[in-house]
Amino acid sequence: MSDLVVEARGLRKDFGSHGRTAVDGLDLSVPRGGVHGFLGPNGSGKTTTIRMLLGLARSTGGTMRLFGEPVPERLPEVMGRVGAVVESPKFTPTFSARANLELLARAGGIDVKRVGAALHQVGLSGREGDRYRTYSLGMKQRLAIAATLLKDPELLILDEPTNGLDPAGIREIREMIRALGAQGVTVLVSSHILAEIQQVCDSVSIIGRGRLLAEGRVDELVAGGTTYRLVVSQPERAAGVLEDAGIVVGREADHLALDLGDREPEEVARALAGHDLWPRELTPVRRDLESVFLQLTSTEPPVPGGAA
Ligand SMILES: Nc1ncnc2c1ncn2[C@@H]1O[C@H](COP(=O)(O)OP(=O)(O)OP(=O)(O)O)[C@@H](O)[C@H]1O
Repeated sequence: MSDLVVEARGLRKDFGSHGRTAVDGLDLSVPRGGVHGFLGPNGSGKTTTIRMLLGLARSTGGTMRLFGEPVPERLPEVMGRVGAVVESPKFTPTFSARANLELLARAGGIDVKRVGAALHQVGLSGREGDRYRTYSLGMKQRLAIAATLLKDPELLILDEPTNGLDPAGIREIREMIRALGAQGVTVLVSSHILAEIQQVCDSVSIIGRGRLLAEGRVDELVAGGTTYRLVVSQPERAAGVLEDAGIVVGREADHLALDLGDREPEEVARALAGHDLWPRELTPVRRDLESVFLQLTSTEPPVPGGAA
């Protein structure tokens, strides 16, 4: 059996007959267990992909599988194992969080005993008696997630769960996602903000303009990519000297970005000193997911219709 819980191959979505292409031959592999980030700039096709996986939009090409089963064909069989927050569910403002969830549980034929566990999973146990309307945005978002946890899903899909939240709310959601991953739920979480998500993801798929740009474990994607930041008084002359020495040089507004490959930083200092150029600053810059993402998407022209 495949250990991929979500799989897409050559997935496409063209909107309308003159087709704006939102998803353009996307391949996606989400392994079982842990937290998987689905990352890409605004308008790159994340929501459309998630909607197709959940049967909320129809694909115009390619194949998708959930738990190894082809979807949408076998969606009725697998949907019970999937929880998703794509749009906020409607809660009754004057009811407590617990009362709202009990109502949903009863409507869904779920044992109300699950309510306490779901509230605990999202860290709302202490506030379960408070009326929904008194909840902060972050608490409302966590309650929406609790609602989908009622059925104890193996896979939880969250579309931009930190949208509109303040830093405290973002931290709460992040901690909750980490805890859910640790409890054995596979979490697929989309975001256009890398820094928010990198810390909690075990693996990621990075997309741009509806296509997969990179996929894999976060530690592998950011590995081996230390660059050096060089500040020197004659940057253009220094860049020429270093390029002659075989070093890859990127020209930034206020510094040079050096990719040393196998070389030691001493070689930079030696090469520059040989031309009477003296570095004012030479510091290692650790590669993070943000820089991988920016590098991969910097060549992407803006997506028509994509939000800024
Ligand atoms: N119903 C629709 N009709 C026409 N175009 C659409 C429709 N829904 C989405 N699009 C377009 O498809 C592209 C991908 O949108 P999508 O919402 O999937 O991106 P996203 O990566 O989720 O973006 P965001 O981070 O802003 O949520 C965008 O150009 C968008 O304008």
